[in-house]
Amino acid sequence: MEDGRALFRPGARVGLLGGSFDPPHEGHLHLSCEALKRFGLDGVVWLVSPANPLKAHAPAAMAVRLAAAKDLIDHPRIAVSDIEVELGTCYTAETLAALTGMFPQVAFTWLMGADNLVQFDRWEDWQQILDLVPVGVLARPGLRGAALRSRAARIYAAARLPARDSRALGGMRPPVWCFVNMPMRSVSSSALRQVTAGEEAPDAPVKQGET
Ligand SMILES: Nc1ncnc2c1ncn2[C@@H]1O[C@H](COP(=O)(O)OP(=O)(O)OP(=O)(O)O)[C@@H](O)[C@H]1O
Ligand SMILES: O=C(O)c1ccc[n+]([C@@H]2O[C@H](COP(=O)([O-])O)[C@@H](O)[C@H]2O)c1
Repeated sequence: MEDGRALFRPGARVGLLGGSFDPPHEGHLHLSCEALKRFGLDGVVWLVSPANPLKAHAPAAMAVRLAAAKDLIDHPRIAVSDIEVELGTCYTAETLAALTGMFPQVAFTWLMGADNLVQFDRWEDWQQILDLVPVGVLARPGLRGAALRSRAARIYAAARLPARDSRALGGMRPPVWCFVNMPMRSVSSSALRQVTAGEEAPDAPVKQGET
């Protein structure tokens, strides 16, 4: 695995997968491998976010999430970065404005699962994101219909690239977005957190008479 910034080479097509990664899991890897193939990308960088502005709970410490992501990734074209900490940004529009300014020769694509397209119109300056970089959306179990009916999808219907042309996405001028189906993976960070919390919960006290 490379350091995220090493993939920001002039002329490279780089997908950015923002997320809490609390914890990172096989679904993130699967999405990244599919995005490399389906959107014609040279690399994918996971942007581990300090905090999702729409999530109430605070995530685990950045160092813990970064280390877990590095442990999980075993792919030469997928890397992880904490650059949002350095930039002092938590809104994606701000992060992308900064990155496109700092690395004008890199062709960035914003990547996300279909769950994020459903609520994309609640993100800060979301239209700016679509105007700055191509957006690649990968179907997450059960969310295809809701994503394609979402407000953002309807408003930007004319900018939708058909899935059959998806490999061109990483080199296109925004606004353009593409929705592709991928084989299902139902894993999620919240489900994994529940399992861990269950394992860590103290055993229920044994009542007298029980064995
Ligand atoms: N199993 C999965 N299949 C496809 N995309 C996924 C999957 N899990 C996460 N993603 C996508 O990866 C990105 C980062 O996700 P995130 O770090 O929030 O993980 P999560 O599993 O969605 O977390 P949580 O369950 O806490 O919401 C998001 O764009 C999300 O849509
Ligand atoms: O910019 C926003 O308003 C915004 C609102 C919700 C989520 N995001 C970003 O979307 C990415 C996915 O977030 P999450 O927590 O669902 O993994 C992550 O990079 C967040 O910073 C961004």
